[in-house]
Amino acid sequence: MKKVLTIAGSDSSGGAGIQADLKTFSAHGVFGMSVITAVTAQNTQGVFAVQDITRDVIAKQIEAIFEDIEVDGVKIGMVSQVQTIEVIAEQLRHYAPQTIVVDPVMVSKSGYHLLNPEAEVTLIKELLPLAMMVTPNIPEAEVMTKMSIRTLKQMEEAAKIIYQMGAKNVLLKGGHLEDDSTDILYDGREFSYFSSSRIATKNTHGTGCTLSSAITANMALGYSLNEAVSRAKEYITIAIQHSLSIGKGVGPTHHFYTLYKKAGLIE
Ligand SMILES: Nc1ncnc2c1ncn2[C@@H]1O[C@H](COP(=O)(O)OP(=O)(O)OP(=O)(O)O)[C@@H](O)[C@H]1O
Ligand SMILES: Cc1ncc(COP(=O)(O)O)c(N)n1
Repeated sequence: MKKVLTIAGSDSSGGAGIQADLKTFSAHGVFGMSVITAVTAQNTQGVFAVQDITRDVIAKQIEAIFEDIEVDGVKIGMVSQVQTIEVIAEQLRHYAPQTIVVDPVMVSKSGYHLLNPEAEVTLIKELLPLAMMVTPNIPEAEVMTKMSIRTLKQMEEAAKIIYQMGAKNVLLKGGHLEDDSTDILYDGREFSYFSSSRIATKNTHGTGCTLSSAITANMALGYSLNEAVSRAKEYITIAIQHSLSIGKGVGPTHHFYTLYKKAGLIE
């Protein structure tokens, strides 16, 4: 069985972060492991408190995994603080796993700064050069490139700028645009496009976490980069189509719809 690691924050409501990542890994038939960078108190309505995990405990979690287990893929999500990023980068340079997908999580859907704005530069400088792929959404790409992104053309321009920052591939997600949800992949030479119709739902908590975890799982399973993104896009689209009205705010997506359906657990 392939073994895949998420380095991210915990979401108490289970829709995003570590919890979304582990559900996604399970749905892909890979063994999920986690390094927790921060514990958030959050639900579908907001983030109410964050406790960052110390540098030392983050280093020890990474060490405990890599000293014992072969890791087939790593996904990085919420990294919170400068010192968190530095210790992750240090450890990953040491253990040098082949597949690292960086989701540069900055602000939650509810508007909370999950990344200290002072750490934005550190994230770019330390993590992007380690990344096989970086998966910004439009607001994150705007912060990284300091440009305004409203069209596909501007997405392409931004992807080229982010590529220059050191990631081997850039997947710029179009979930925040108004029309179809088109994500664009740039590998330094050409663009590939992954489109789905916009699904009319408010329940999109953790969509970015889920997509980057699905890409990591598919890469660990041996799919080519394009195939990994294409399969992940299909997975997130089904998860959003069958998203769950849990809580009073932005609900989570459904990670196991296809599996439950096949098993006859749902109609
Ligand atoms: N309403 C929607 N209908 C269809 N696809 C969507 C919708 N919203 C998001 N997506 C898709 O979900 C994936 C995640 O994109 P999105 O831009 O929402 O990421 P994100 O903002 O980083 O997510 P989050 O911060 O919630 O984890 C992309 O493939 C995007 O195209
Ligand atoms: C721990 C953690 N990681 C990531 C997100 C981003 O997800 P969203 O943008 O849907 O709030 C989150 N809310 N919490």
